[in-house]
Amino acid sequence: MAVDARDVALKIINEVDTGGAYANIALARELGRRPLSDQDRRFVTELVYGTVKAGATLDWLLGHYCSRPLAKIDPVIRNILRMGVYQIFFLSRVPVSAACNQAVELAKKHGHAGTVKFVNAVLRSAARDPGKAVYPDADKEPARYLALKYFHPEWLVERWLARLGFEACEALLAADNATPPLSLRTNTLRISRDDLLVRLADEGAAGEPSRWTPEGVVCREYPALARLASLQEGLFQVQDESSMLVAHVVGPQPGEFVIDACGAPGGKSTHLAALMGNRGRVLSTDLYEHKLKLTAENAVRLGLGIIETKVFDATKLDTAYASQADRVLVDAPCSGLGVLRRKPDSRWRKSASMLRDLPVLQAAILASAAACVKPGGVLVYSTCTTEPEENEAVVRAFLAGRDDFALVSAGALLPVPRAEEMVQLWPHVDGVDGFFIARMERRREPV
Ligand SMILES: C[S@@+](CC[C@H](N)C(=O)[O-])C[C@H]1O[C@@H](n2cnc3c(N)ncnc32)[C@H](O)[C@@H]1O
Repeated sequence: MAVDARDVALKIINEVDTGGAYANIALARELGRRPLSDQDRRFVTELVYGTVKAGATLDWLLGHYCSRPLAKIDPVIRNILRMGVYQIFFLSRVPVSAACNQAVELAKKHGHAGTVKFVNAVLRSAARDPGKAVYPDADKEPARYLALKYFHPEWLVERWLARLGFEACEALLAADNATPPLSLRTNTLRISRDDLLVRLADEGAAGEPSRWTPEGVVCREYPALARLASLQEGLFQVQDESSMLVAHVVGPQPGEFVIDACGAPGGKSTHLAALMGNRGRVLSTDLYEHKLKLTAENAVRLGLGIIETKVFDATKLDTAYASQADRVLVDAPCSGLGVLRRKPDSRWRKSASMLRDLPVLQAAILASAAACVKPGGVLVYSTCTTEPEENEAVVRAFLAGRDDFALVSAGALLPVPRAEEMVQLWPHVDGVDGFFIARMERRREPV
């Protein structure tokens, strides 16, 4: 493996570590710029995602071999060490000697004689004696053990451990670390799912029908998305299976006026429009113009003319649309704790304070969105988190304050019905992104 692939990986890891870059975005940009072989692209991806995801565990491992505090080491050198230790401990197909040698080469390029010696000494000592780093006892320190073993922040593991117990918590953490399949939603206005599967196979993507939704396709082997002409032709939208369930629970009908209050980048707005047969009106609002541009682009690519995008603060939606919509969807801004498997760095950006702050915003958006629902209309609240403070608690608090809305079963409206009134999906149980969906209906008559 040429040093160049590791150098690209190092550049991205550095940007994530010191510049606050998102790993997936920086990776896509850097891979787009360079003529790397497919093998090198896969290696860079594995190295970046693995090193970023294993963050705190790598620092803990390094602490056993390096006497200097990591915070005092030059960031580039620190990240060379992290990449090296990731390969030594977690990439068994890379020979440890290669991991050490290439790290030393990187240190020569980015450091000086002293740092070269330092990197060499730390990594060779880790390679010689990997058993020196002993994980905490799972019985005595379960949260610390799971956090280090499965690369998650300890505060989050403590929370899930208390709620789910050891076994389920461990299964959830493992599911967060597994690579999710690519999941696509057929644009049923242009092609049937069966025909899309044939078309994808012709393009080198091995897909199978989703067991969750009638328009879903799951691909485990596929080329780079940019190489799929079927994407450019608007034959599908990339969307997780659990996210596809939301529009089914909204259940929009042709000719209706539907508001998607937090709509960008348009995964659900475009699904709603497709379910309406591209007849009626979907107003997709969001706080950010640049995100709404993506909604508009998706709508054009998929051939959906009924979607209108508008910058709007959803906490004030009722100032313009009171009692006007047949259905309103609130796919609320949330902690995203159900979708950690999608973005390797995201787990390190979360904090317990989000679970105190976000429900306040979620409640304000839900209240304003509710006021836009016509009597007899539908209000759906969804998130991509698993946390009750952002889910059931927001819905219950909303309903407690008013008797003009009633909770109805979201589970009964899923393509494959479930018993729960409010649906909570989990990566380790359901094999899809963690998602929450609740449906309420506004009574026709004041009570
Ligand atoms: C979970 S994402 C929505 C995803 C989208 N429904 C989809 O399926 O593609 C939440 C969105 O809420 C937006 N948002 C955050 N605060 C908002 C507010 N006060 N008003 C409107 N949108 C807001 C964010 O910009 C983000 O795009």
